[in-house]
Amino acid sequence: MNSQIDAFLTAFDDYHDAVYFSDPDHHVELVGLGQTSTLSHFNAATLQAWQEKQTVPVFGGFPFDQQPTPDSQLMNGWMLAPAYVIDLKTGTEWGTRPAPDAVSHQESGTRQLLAQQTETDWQARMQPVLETLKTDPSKQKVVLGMQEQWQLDGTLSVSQLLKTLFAQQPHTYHFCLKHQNELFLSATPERLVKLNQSHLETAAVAGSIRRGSTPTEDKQLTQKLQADSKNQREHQLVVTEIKQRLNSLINLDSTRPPTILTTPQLQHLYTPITGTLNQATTIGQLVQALHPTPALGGVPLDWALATIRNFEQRPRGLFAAPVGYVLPDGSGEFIIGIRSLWNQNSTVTFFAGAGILAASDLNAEAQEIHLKTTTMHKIIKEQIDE
Ligand SMILES: C=C(O[C@@H]1C=C(C(=O)O)C=C[C@H]1O)C(=O)O
Repeated sequence: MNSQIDAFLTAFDDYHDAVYFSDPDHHVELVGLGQTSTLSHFNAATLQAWQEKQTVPVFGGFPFDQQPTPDSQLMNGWMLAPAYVIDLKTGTEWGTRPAPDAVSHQESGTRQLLAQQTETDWQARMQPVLETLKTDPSKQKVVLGMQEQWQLDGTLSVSQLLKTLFAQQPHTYHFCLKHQNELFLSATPERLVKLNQSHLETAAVAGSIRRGSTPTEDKQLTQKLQADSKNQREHQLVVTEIKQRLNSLINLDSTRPPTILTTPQLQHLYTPITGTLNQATTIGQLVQALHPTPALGGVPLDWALATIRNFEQRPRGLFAAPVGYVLPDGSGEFIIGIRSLWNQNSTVTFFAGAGILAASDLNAEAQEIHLKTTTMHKIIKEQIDE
């Protein structure tokens, strides 16, 4: 790892507020330290009014829905204007680097895992949803999440989490937002929206299969995914819905058939969707128009959101929600906060989900969810004394 990044990551442990954003190709690598202003309980309009007053890039996330997470600032939607931001790719700097806050550190490698709470009943709990999908043709898809909690006897080193994450999984997005005793971290492959002047890029990422252990097996699994009608249908629901929601705001370029997007654990059907704004629209408005796509919500949307609320164990907060940044000129990018964790004091909560259709096998979906959490499990385990 280059020493400049390394020095900035180490600084993560010294500030109460810090943020990191990078894209899979590392074209953008933003670090923010300290705080000049924050925003909570916002919508696209109030975000824009606040963002226009800032002289630095701003970072944060909209909550998945309106269900509150008790005792959390980050998970209910939070935007941060850091005191200092640097784009490590171009060297561009905004603001001035503040003196470190007085943050106490814990020795590395001294944490114990005290308790683990997993959703072993997930398949049984979700069975009625599958029955509805099978018997009511108006209900087509819902993405159901699973949360897991680990209790530690100490606090984590955020810089160490980031360093391990980058080594384990260099080619996904990396988003890390720290505020006081809370941390949200995601290694998602999924973009919600990127806006550069009037050019827009979004993508449908839905329909998944595991990676093979050899190149031949990997290729066979790719072919299986491409030929699988359940996955193709799951994917097309997302493509159709995204295009429909953008229709009045954007002149869309034509889309090609799905290709494959890989992470170390999974391969996904992937359709990039691009276009040009045909009217003045802020990135916040685009986020509100798109979120939640059926890649994280479902079809029909109202039923899917009610099902998520009624069948998942806890509110999602920033899990599966739009997280990202806005530059002073209004350009920016929001990604989907999946394959993620939320750390508050000594509790770590992990999140991943899977799209459920009438043709789904809940055991296979649960396995897919477990694969989706492996990276976050690994980076936490690295700081636990076993
Ligand atoms: C909900 C998640 O992933 C979503 C569900 C997918 C699927 O079921 O195929 C694929 C990508 C994401 O849109 C997650 O990773 O937590």
